Amino acid sequence: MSSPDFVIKNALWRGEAHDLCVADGKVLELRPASGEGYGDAPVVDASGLVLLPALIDVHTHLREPGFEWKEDIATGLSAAAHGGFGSVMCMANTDPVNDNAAVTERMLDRAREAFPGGGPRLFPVGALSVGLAGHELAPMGELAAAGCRAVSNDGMPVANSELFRHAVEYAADFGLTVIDHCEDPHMALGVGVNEGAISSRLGLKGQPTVAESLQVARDVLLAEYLGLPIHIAHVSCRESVELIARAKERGVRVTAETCPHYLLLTEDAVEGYDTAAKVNPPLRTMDHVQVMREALRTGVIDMLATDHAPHAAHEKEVPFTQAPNGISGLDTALCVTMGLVDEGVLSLDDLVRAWATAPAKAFGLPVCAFAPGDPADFTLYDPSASWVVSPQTMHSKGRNTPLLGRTMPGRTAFLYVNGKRVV
Ligand SMILES: NC(=O)N[C@@H](CC(=O)O)C(=O)O
Ligand SMILES: [Zn+2]
Repeated sequence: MSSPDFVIKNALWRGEAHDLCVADGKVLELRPASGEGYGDAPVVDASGLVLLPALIDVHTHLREPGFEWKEDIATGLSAAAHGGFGSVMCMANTDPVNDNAAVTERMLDRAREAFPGGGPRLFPVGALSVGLAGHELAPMGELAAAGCRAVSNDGMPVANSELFRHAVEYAADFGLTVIDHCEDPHMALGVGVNEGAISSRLGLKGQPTVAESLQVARDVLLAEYLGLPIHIAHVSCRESVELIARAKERGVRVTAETCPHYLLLTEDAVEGYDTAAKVNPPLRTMDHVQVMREALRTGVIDMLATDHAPHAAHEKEVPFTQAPNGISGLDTALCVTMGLVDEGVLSLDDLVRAWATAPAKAFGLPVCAFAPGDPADFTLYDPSASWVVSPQTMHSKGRNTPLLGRTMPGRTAFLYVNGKRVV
């Protein structure tokens, strides 16, 4: 073995103490801890810390340009880093919309400025349609050349199936995958509460699960007909899972994500008109939560994503119907999913697949599998450092989370990206 630049000693990998040797931003070797020295190489003592590949979030809203009072690229990437994320894909619903190379390049410049020594990797998602208006396809070749890895109309679901079909075909020409926010925009568009007992009792118009699953059905049928990939964003309900499961059995090139809040919370969270729990798609019932957990375990749902959707306090402190949709998720995502591992709902292998391996595979992103030559992108999670979610402990500008006041079971102690320490 050539000599390492530094060594992470005694980190827990699959429950056993391991040493990780890093050189030139890459993994040199991961091996069982032996107590041996490594010459002059600096050593970081990681005793008691859990070693994970740096997480990849394929769905965040960083709000810059245009909505910097909610979040900006520096604060969003800082929240990502402290949340254990080494790579982030940011959505196009900025102002101006990310539908051209100038906006994409500006996002990438801002990320470099925020972390001159190297920070989380940023992969912008281009708009699917010009201005997200759903009329005209965005210039996808230009977006791909500028650094976009996918295109999406997230936040503004595409009703026009003809346009959507052409988007999938056009995107494939440039190696871009379409990410679809599945929602029939004519059915209770984005009201942020599930249609059911709670919405009736609160007197709110509800968003039915079928508004989501109708579009999932369209998308899997289109992916099958065209033989091209489509990625389904933030799946929240049983009916969507069943459609995706059957499509995958037929070999359809469909991938899907769900978010920590759909594994953890139910529609009960909006009781008392709590706008912190107003999100699109809405929180569903326990039956759906159980289905989402099972679908993630079996791989029908390939991956997790935060759908980090920060908003300012004053924007959420309004009557429920007027509040914007979204939950701020980067600060808490790893902690709550590690909590699900502690509870036995997910295994650590499920977590690694859902937060790193599967997203990397779907979008062609760098990932660390701890094989020699892999990028040294890794997180060291401290399972003994519990903390309480509060505006003071969050790094995102958006404190809009129904988890405020909850105790998280552990925290990110270190994040390395490309062999450089970020946290
Ligand atoms: N997921 C959300 O609740 N909100 C998203 C947009 C969207 O997908 O609706 C946002 O940009 O705030
Ligand atoms: Zn969305």
